[in-house]
Amino acid sequence: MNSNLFAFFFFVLVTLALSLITLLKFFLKLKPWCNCDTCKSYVSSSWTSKFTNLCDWYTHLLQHSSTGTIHVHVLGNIITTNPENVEYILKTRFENYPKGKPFQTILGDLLGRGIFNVDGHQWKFQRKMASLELKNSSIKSYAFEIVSSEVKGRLIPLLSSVSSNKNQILDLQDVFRRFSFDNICKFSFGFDPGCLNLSLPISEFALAFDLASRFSAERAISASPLIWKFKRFFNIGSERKLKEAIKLIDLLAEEVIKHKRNEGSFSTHHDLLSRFMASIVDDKYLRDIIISFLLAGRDTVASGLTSFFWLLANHPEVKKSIIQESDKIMDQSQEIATYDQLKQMHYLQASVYESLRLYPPVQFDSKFCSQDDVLPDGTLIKKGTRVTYHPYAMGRMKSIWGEDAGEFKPERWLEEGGIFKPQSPFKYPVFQAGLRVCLGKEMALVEMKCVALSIIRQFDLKLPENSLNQYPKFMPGLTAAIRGGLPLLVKERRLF
Ligand code: HEM
Repeated sequence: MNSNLFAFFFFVLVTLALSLITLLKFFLKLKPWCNCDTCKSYVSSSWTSKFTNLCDWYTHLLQHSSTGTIHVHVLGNIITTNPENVEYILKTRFENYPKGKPFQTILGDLLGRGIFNVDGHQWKFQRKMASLELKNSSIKSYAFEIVSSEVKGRLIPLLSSVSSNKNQILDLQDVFRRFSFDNICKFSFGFDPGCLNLSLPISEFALAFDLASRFSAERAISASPLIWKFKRFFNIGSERKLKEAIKLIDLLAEEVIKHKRNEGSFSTHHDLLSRFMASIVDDKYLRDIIISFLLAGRDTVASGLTSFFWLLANHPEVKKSIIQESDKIMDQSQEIATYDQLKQMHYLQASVYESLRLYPPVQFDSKFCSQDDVLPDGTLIKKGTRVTYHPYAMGRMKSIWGEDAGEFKPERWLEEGGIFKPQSPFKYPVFQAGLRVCLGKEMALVEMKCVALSIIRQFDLKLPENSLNQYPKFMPGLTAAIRGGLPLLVKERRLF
């Protein structure tokens, strides 16, 4: 046998042996033979006969667990709603619960070495740089300027044009996704994709970004990582589409970075990319950092706004109180509140927090345990186990929020005199908590309040008859999105 052929067979044998060992390790860890009720129900999907969403079924199981923690053996996943456990994972033993390799591999092609997808030194470096930038008051006012000009120049005119047509229905989820994409691109790149123009097809870049996030999320829910790795190796199906979408994103990022380099004088530009360019010379690294921000800030805000308007459509009394509060602070003719005025609106803030409590954009978030450990509630965690905290279920726990946990009541966030009173972030990890708490929290809240208030003051949005009393059904993905969108009837308030 010639030596090349021998080398080839040797390579194939070693690859096969390694794949078999990986497969065996994978099955041993996941316990696919588990016969407990939860695992049987998961594998047979029988939970779908009683629950609309997987997160609702998990919530039910967690509510009935004495510790507020469950173990889904077939997934090798320990899920908790216990605030003490959450504090332990995200703060006390932070080093023992990194993002871990499995998710880094899943999101690696899209996010590379961006902040969202790294641990250790790379994370510390980006975290320090990004938090210095985001705390800067000039970037805060830059972010607010972008939001208010997009609201004034695009969002309000769009809703006005729709409301002038009788019985016109608008998918608000789609509008918010376009809106937040324009915003985060302007903020991160200083580039305006102009998505909030419904007469134009959504930009190629936004489409590529949508596809890349969707196919990356699909990797996370595939029965075994070997499936998507196989498809990636042979460049077929969803993996081929993912590769094409990422290629387009890379091309655009390259163009923007090149353009900025040619322009020079980064210090005079406010966008995040220009700020990072002043201290980073590696273009691939810059691309990764900025793409992480795009992912972090786009769908989350759109998701939060969509659920908020779904709740308001079902709770007109909350909408009325928001308008009453704003009338005391703003002029009658004022279209958009100022940054300082928004800060004075405690009821508005409470309503947004309450909406995020029941419908957190990031419904669950997982870490991987590095060394064997025991959680404060006594749960044993073996090295390599996936540990998930579940903000969606936490928002519905009577043990955390009391008997009325399932109700939409902004008042629970207000103390005497109507002043907003925050809760422990470990009870409410909607923005995560501890050392990796969301860096865009303040920005996101200001954006949500500004958009919501501008719409509420000028328009009345109603659910069409056929969607009344329908509970949202979520699509699988990294961020919560309602299947079928949020179709609402739009009318200008003065026309009512
Ligand atoms: C309602 C809106 C938002 C919600 C609910 C939210 C929630 C979260 C959550 C749960 C995480 C932790 C994710 C993980 O580690 O797996 C996170 C991280 C992060 N968020 Fe947000 N986010 C929002 C908006 C934003 C915005 C607008 C930006 C940017 C301008 C942003 C920037 C970031 C960054 C950079 C991280 C990574 C922090 C780190 O790993 O140290 N977020 N966010």
